[in-house]
Amino acid sequence: MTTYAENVPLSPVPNDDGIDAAVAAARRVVNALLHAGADSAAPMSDIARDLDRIADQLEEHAPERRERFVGMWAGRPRHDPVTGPENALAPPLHLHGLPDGSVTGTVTLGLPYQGPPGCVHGGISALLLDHALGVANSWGPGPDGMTGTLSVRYHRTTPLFEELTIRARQESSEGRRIRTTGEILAHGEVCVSADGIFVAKHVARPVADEGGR
Ligand SMILES: CCCCCCCC/C=C\CCCCCCCC(=O)SCCNC(=O)CCNC(=O)[C@H](O)C(C)(C)COP(=O)(O)OP(=O)(O)OC[C@H]1O[C@@H](n2cnc3c(N)ncnc32)[C@H](O)[C@@H]1OP(=O)(O)O
Repeated sequence: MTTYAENVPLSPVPNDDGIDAAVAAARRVVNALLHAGADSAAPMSDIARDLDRIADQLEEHAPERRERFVGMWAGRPRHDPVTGPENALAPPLHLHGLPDGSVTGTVTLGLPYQGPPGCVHGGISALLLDHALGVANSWGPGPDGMTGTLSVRYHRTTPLFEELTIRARQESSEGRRIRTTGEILAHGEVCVSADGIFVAKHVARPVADEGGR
């Protein structure tokens, strides 16, 4: 039987410098723009010019997209849209593996993830759960794979600006079908639950001579 250490970090740990620091700053900009809003007295035209200048600089130094696909998948991925420290769209969620084979993590979501007033957008909850279930499959003792079907139930609204707990675990696997469940909680109450069927199949990692297709 596999034995697991206590509380193993499963999400890539952000660095204080380099791209991770730039991405953290970009997340701050996205938040600040939304907080400022259309009626803000901030000089939006100047800000747009400054941001475009920054994007020009980044694009100037970016390799071919195909090269990036290869690079992204060369080691442990750090670019996913849920936990990735290199992805400004990632909230980010920090997941840990528990000795029982399940995973858990916390995240606090702000205005960019709003659906109903003051509440998390349902598609964002589904995104967080899809990823957490996928990580639970790779952490637990069974096989892992790609999402085949994800059923999401919204029990109550999920609050913005409050710490959310996300949990997930592999329930069973039979042949290539894997069943995995999880939930998002606020204040100890389940807001959203997910029940997924994953299929044990993987897309090959891109390699240089295939051009990252
Ligand atoms: C995934 C990334 C890996 C990265 C690894 C890095 C490190 C790991 C670290 C961290 C984990 C990361 C976590 C990521 C999480 C994110 C997950 C996603 O977003 S995945 C993208 C969205 N999903 C797709 O794009 C699938 C698209 N669909 C397909 O490719 C196929 O339809 C597929 C593979 C789902 C099934 O196709 P077939 O041809 O291989 O399978 P057939 O032979 O038809 O069926 C096999 C069994 O599966 C069932 N099945 C097939 N499709 C199903 C479905 N859609 N729903 C439910 N069951 C299905 C069938 O009934 C059959 O079951 P019977 O063996 O008869 O019991």
